[in-house]
Parts: sequence; structure tokens; C-alpha cells
Amino acid sequence: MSRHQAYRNYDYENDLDEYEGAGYSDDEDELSPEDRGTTDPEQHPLSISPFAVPNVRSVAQMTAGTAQVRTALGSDSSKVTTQQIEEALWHYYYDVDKSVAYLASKYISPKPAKPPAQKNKSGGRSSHFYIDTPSTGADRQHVKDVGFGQYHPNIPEDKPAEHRSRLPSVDFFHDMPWLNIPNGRRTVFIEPPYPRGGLLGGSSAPGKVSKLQALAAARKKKAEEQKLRLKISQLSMEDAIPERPKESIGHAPRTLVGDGEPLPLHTNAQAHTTSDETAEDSESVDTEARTSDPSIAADLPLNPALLAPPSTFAQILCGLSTPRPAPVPRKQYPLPYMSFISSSALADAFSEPSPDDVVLAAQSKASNKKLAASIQKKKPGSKEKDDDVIDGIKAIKVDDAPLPKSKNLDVISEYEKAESKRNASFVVVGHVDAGKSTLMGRLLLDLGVVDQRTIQKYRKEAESIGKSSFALAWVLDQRSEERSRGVTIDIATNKFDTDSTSFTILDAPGHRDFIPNMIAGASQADFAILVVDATTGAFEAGLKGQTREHSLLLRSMGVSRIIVAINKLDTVAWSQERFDEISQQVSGFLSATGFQLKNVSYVPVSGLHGDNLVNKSADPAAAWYSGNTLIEELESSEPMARALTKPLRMTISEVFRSSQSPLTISGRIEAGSLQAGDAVLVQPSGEKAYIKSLELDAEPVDWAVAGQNVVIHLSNIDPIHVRVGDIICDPKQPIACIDTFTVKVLAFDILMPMQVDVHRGRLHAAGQITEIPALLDKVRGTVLKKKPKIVKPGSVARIVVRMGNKVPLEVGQRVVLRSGGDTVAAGLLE
Ligand SMILES: Nc1nc2c(ncn2[C@@H]2O[C@H](COP(=O)(O)OP(=O)(O)OP(=O)(O)O)[C@@H](O)[C@H]2O)c(=O)[nH]1
Repeated sequence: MSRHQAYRNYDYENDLDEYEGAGYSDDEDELSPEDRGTTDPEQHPLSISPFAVPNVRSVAQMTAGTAQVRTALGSDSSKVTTQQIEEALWHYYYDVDKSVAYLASKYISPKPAKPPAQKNKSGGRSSHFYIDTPSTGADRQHVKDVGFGQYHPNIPEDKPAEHRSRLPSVDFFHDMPWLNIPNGRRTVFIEPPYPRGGLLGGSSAPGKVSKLQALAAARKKKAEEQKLRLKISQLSMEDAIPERPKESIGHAPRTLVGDGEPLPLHTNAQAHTTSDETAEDSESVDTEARTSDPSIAADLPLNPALLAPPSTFAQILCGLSTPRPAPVPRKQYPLPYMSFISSSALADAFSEPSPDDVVLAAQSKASNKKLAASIQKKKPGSKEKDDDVIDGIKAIKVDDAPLPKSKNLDVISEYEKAESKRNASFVVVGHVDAGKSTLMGRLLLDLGVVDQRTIQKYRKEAESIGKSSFALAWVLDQRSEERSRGVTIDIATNKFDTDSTSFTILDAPGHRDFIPNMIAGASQADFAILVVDATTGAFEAGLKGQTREHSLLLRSMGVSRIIVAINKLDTVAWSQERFDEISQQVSGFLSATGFQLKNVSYVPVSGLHGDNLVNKSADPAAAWYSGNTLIEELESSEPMARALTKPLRMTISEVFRSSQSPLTISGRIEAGSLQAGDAVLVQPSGEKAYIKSLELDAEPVDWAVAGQNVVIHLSNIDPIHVRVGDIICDPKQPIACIDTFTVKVLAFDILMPMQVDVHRGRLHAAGQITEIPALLDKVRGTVLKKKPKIVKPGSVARIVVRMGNKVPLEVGQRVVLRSGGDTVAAGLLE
């Protein structure tokens, strides 16, 4: 049995009874025959035992003492019996004087009886010390309760009532010196105002509870719980049983449950039982909480609002209870710091506009006033003025920030006056792994744009991942993915200057998966470098692959000047035959594509070793080549004519956040010009923005013209309206957003009504060829056949394309149509 079980099974009742009776028999203190010295050996066989010796002695003492007492009493000795004398002697331990005093006061000249001593409330400490002469068990219990000093265990109890009179303590201790204290110096016990504390009186905690006290407390608690339950059950019954309508008397009362389904109500007796149980359940927590703290358990008034509602089962049995009063809201105890700031104060703190809001509101108000004034001044019906008003309203709607100031420069004359280098952009295209990036890396190294240390660093890093041969390519392939895969993914730009020209490199990816990026690069280029791998078999593969496709795309994008770099000639020992063979094949192909051969040049190079890039090849095997180096061919290339005077058009290549503005864009100006402070329109969002500032080659400038790659910091527009591929245009001559267009295309694949992707620079949208109005002559452009069902590869046709969304497109622009990952056509919008 565990200790807990043993504890629970302990029979306190029985123990208490034993405790009350044990060792306190009424006979304990009686004057036994042995005490009196009148032991009858027959009645008390043990008296003849060796242990009877003390009794023999006491008999002699008693006889002698009796005689002495009688002598001392003299004539009064007849007033007392021998038994009384013996009892007195026994009680006073054979002290003759005390016994005489007792007998004289008790029997010979008795004093009037004293009033019974009051029970000492202080737990046994009394200022009047006296002896009681108990006679019964009940009295003994009383004596025990009274306390120390009031009980003499040797006083006989089975004596007549008069014998049980009290002996004053003064008489008993009259010969004690410490009793002779003058009244004035006697201690006066003052009862403490409340019960003493625990150990040393310093604790307010209750003292140690005895078993009896614990038992009594448990009984009391139980009784109180029962009372509480009874009270709760009465309350629950009052709530649970609705008043019977008068008309239902005599019938089973019904009540509504859930959706109105009437259910018979049970009898009161049943209801009472159930309600009682329910109340007991529902109240168990509350009751526990109350009774767990004895200080609150007894007196806490029962609040029906705090009672849980009857269970569903009880409600079904007894019916719905009447609604209970709303629960008393719990007291809120705010956190300490909350006392410093009230919730209303917090609310007030944000109820008013911030200082910034006040300033902005004032600015807005001022600009609105200006607008209202200008509207009032304008005459109705003036279209130009109305447009201005609309512009003003739009400007307010977009942003209330102050507009950037414009210097109102004549940009074209400024451009003509400026002695700046010409700008030229070229795109580097070709089959995958033809060596495009390596070629450009080496060119930049030889031109001093990139130093040798950087290349060494790249070489080490490339070696660590097993791609040491790509170290030069890393000058342009900056992305980790490009470096780890050894493949260019997106257009990489870089710049270098020669004496005459400022060049922008657009290094295009060769992989067919990234053709859209190549298209974006080609759309920004003035001319192109077509890189061809001279390695045996590689050239042939390229001619079937992206060498061909890239050439077609270049032509479709309007690029007319091509420099063919026949690369990796070191792998074929600078074979002139190989160079000539490749040159001829490419020439024939480009000519067939539509390039004029006067615009095509061929340079034998080794990008890896830097032969014929900036410097002539030092390899004797390459001595047969006496033509231009690559850089010389680039410098001799004329950039396309700039559409300086046409309306502004710029396709956004990048959108980013810079230190100058949260919205910065970059791209190549295709047409027109711009300057700081200009308003521009972003299409297709149609949102107006202002040019806060602009940069050319990382230098701040006031203006820029077509052909230049520019960085523009915009203001007064939400960045969500600006995306890569969008067009920046002149708000007064905006580009239209259309969803259907007619285009004259060169077919690279079979065309028919089909799904296509429309590409224009970075812009691309899903569309569909809805019509093929005509098949055209390649040279003259005349109609060969109307409404053909299909267009064969290599044919020119007029087709109608419809797109899902409106996109900014206009006549004269070049688009590329792709389908299933292949370029199927390219041409000019009509
Ligand atoms: N032997 C030799 N190898 C070259 C030469 N040029 C490039 N390579 C190697 O050809 C591989 C491909 O070079 P890349 O410059 O990455 O080729 P890429 O055309 O830029 O490749 P993509 O842009 O991914 O299409 C590398 O391992 C180069 O080291 C060269 O002139 N001679």
C-alpha cells in the first residue's frame, strides 16, 4: 500500500475515540485500597507479591499521619472522619500541616464557597491560579481544556460534591516566597488583540495545524460545500424551470429547443435531479475556486451571473433556462507602464496629422489654388487649354511633390555644339560557345578597360570550379549562374572608348533558350559582331544553329553592318584555307538573308590569345593576314542614323532604385531627345513622370539624344507603373497602345493563323496571327497572292496579329514573331 493510500485509509474517527479515552479512565486517580493501606489479599492477590512492599510503607505512613492530624485538630478531630483525613493526607503527600489546613477549612470551619472560576480565553494563562477537583470524565475534559496548573491528578474524584470544591492556589502555595508579592507589583496579563502568530510570534501565517484541527476543518468545509450545493441547485431550478403558462396546466409543459422543435418538459422531480447534477457539474470549478481559499469560501456571496449555464443534456431534460444576467466584467489590471499613457492619449497621438502631413497638405492646397485660378482664366472651348487643365489634374493626382525644374534647353543645338565622341552600340552574336564573351573579355583587357590582376583573379576563381578557360568570359558574364554554367544568359553591357568613338558592348547569349534576350540586345545595336567558331565541325553546327538564326534576327531588327569574327583559329593552326572556307560560306548565307556584302567584313581572330583584336597576331602562322584588326573594323563602322528630331521614344531596359531616386530607369534612346525637368509618359500605364536628373556614362548631364544609353532618375510617379519593356515617350506625342497590328514579315518558318509571341526589344506579348491578307514580292513588295492559307519559309507576307493586351507599338517599328521557341518571322509594322 502506498503512503497516500495509507493516509487516506486512516480512520480518524476511531483514532479520535481512542485518543479521548486512552489513559484517562475515571479510575486512574482514585484512592485505591492499596493507597489506603487496606489491601485485602484475597481481593487483591497481587498485593502479597514482592511489589506490595511500598504499600506496607504507605500504610504505616497513613496510620501515623492520621494520628498526627487528629492530634493537630484536637477537639475538632471528631468533625472529620478517618477516611477524610486519609484522603487529605494522600492528596498532600502525607503533609500533616496541609492536610490539617485543608480539613479545617473544608469540614471544621468551611468558608463560603467561591464563585466558579471563569474559563480563561487566552488558552490556559490565568492570573488566578487555582486547583479544581474533577470528578467525572466530562469534568476532566474541562480541566484539560482549562489548562496548566488547574488540575491536580491526585485529587480523588468519586467524592461528594462538597469535596469537589476548589482550593485557592494561595492556600496551596501559601508558603511559597514568590507568592508574597505586593499587589502593586503583580503582573497584569493583558490579552493580545488577536491570536498570536506562528513561530516566535513573527509570522502572520497560521500555526501548525494538529490532526484534530485538520479533521474539524475538513468536516466544516464539507458541511459548507453541501450547503453551497444546495443553494446552487435551488438557484438553478429557479432558472431552469420556466413559468408554466396558465393554459398548459394539466398538460405536459413544452418548450422550444434549437430550431423551434417542441419537446416535452420532464417532471419537476426529474428536473430537480438533473438540474442539481448540472449545477453540481457547472459549479464544480467555481466551487473549487471558492473552497480552495478558506478565507473566501464561506462568506462569498453567490453571484448567479458567474454560474455556468446548464449543459445541453440538462437543457433538453429541463428546458431552456431563462437568460442569465450579463457576466460581471473582470477587473482590468493594466500593466505598470500603461498607467503613464492612457489609451485615449495614445489614440489622440495619431488622431491629428503629422508635421509632414501638414506641410504636404499646405503644398497641395497651394497647387490646387493655382490650378483653380488657371481654370477660371481659361476660356471654355479652348482645346489646348483644356489639355493643360487635364495635365494639371493628372499631375496633382500622381504626386504632390514639387516638380523638377527644367533649363528649357534647345537640346539639338546643344548636341551639335558639343564636341563629343560619336556613340556606337554593337551586339555580339553567334552560336553557343563560339567564344563571344571570351573575345570581348580579351578586347577589354587589351584595351586596358580591365586590368591583368582582375583577369588573374577570375582565372583562379574559374580554376576552383574547373572552368579556367572561361576566365576572360567572366569579365562580361557576371552572374554566378552564368559563371557556374559557363553560358551567357542575359545581355551583358560594357563600355570602352577609342579615339573616335564611345562604344557600348551588348554581349548576347548564344543559347537558343535565350533568343528573346538576344533580340533585346539586337534592338539596341547599331551594328553587330557575328562570332563564328572555326574549330572543325563547330562552324558547321553553328551554321545550322544560332549562327543562322542570329543573322536572320539581325537583319529583321534592321542591323545592316556585320563584322564576322572567325574565332578560335589557333585550334586549326591559323589555317588560311579554313578561314577562306568559312568566309565564303557565311558570305553566301548573309547575302541570301538580305545583307549587303559591302557592309560585311571578316577578321581572323583568337579571342583566347588576343590575336588580331587590338593588336596584330604575333603568331607566324597568322602572318598571311594583313587586314584590319577587330577594333579597326569597329571604328570604321558607321552607326545608324539618329532620329534626333523625332518624338521621344525609349524602351526601358532596366528599372532600379538608386541613391538619386527611388525610381531609376536605363535604356537606349531610340528617337528624339530629353532633358532634366521634362515630363515623360510611360506606356502602356499612361502615367506621367518627370525627369529629376540623368546620367551618361555615370556622369550627370542635362540632356541626352537618340543613340545614347542613358540613366534617368524619375520623380512624381509610383514605381508600380514602370516596368522593363515599357516605352518612355513624349506626353504630347505619345506612342499609342494597340492590340491589333498589320506587319510585313519575312517568314523563317511556315506561317498560318497561329499563336505567336510578339517581341520588340525587351517588350514581348502573347498574340495570334488572325489573317494573312497577302503574299508579297521580296524585292518590290508587290502583292503576289491575296489571302494565302500559309506562308512558306523565306517568303514575305502581310499578316494581321492580334494581342491579348494593348501594347505600345507604332508604324515603322520592327517586331519578331516566335512560336514554340523558334523565330518564325520578323518585320516592320505598317
Ligand atoms: N582555343 C580557343 N578557345 C576559345 C577561344 N575563344 C573562346 N574559347 C573557349 O570557348 C569556350 C566558350 O567561350 P565563351 O566565350 O564562353 O563562348 P560564348 O560564345 O560567349 O558562349 P555563350 O555566350 O554561352 O554562347 C571557352 O572555353 C573558351 O575558353 C579561342 O580563341 N581559342
